[in-house]
Amino acid sequence: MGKLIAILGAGKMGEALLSGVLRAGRRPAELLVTTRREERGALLRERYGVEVVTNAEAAKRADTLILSVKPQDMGTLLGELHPHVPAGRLVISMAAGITTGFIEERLPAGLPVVRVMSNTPVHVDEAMSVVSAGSHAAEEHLRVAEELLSPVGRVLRIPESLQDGATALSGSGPAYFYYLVEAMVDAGILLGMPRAAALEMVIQSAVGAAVMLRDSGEHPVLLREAVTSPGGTTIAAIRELERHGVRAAVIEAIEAARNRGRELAEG
Ligand SMILES: NC(=O)C1=CN([C@@H]2O[C@H](COP(=O)(O)OP(=O)(O)OC[C@H]3O[C@@H](n4cnc5c(N)ncnc54)[C@H](O)[C@@H]3O)[C@@H](O)[C@H]2O)C=CC1
Ligand SMILES: O=C(O)[C@@H]1CCC=N1
Repeated sequence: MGKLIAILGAGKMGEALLSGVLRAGRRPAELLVTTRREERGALLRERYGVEVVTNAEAAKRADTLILSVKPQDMGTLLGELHPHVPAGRLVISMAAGITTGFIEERLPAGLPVVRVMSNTPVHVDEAMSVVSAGSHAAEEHLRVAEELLSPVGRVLRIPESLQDGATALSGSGPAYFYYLVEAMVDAGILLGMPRAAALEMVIQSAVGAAVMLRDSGEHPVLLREAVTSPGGTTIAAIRELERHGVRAAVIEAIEAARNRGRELAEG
């Protein structure tokens, strides 16, 4: 029997990771989940065949505890876990803003903690995840986190000082692309396109651009220049984007997300 992994607070991200870990070949018997609502637990049991337990039982039994509650619920969860976690357990936190120090202070001394920021493309095995070690986490603990996350996408190690920035960039990143897609579809509507046709054109352009970005090895500036013909249509659009300060808005938006992440541990 492999090591037992518990996902505590299996909501959107917890379930996405659970299904990814099962797709990657782990058996339901190697997993425990906890939920706040009974109906949610019943649904996960039925959907994935995993055992649903209390936080206290998960803390006692699992080798690795994956904390996937909202940052605002983290203090309460850690309070519930504290009396039950034996020494030597690995704690992996998926929460935005919550530092490894915050977790270390609220659990028995010396537990290894790894902080992770992933994103919703976990659902399609295209996540971007970053991992950082807390003060008691060693190479072996980072490896456990990487082994869990690499089947569902890419994983990068970063210093914890960059975690709030990574949360702003790649944790929230998919939302910015969806936002741009919405805006482009609105433009299509303005130009008289049927909504479904506009959506198809925009989505396929996004997928094509994403695959070229990932697979061509070309810098984004060169890829954009290749689209931008002298005296042509693209430069007319780029001029408007620059006139409206879109680049500065993106930079400031992501800085605001980073700053909000820093506030989350304060409750
Ligand atoms: N949604 C996203 O795109 C991303 C979210 N995250 C992080 O992942 C974490 C979870 O976010 P979501 O899955 O979106 O939230 P969610 O609200 O869908 O899931 C959290 C779950 O935890 C449960 N819960 C709360 N307190 C509990 C307790 N004491 N015991 C057991 N269950 C409890 C809630 O009922 C809920 O089902 C957050 O910390 C967030 O910062 C990270 C990356 C991306
Ligand atoms: O919006 C949030 O707080 C979470 C963290 C990263 C993505 N979603």
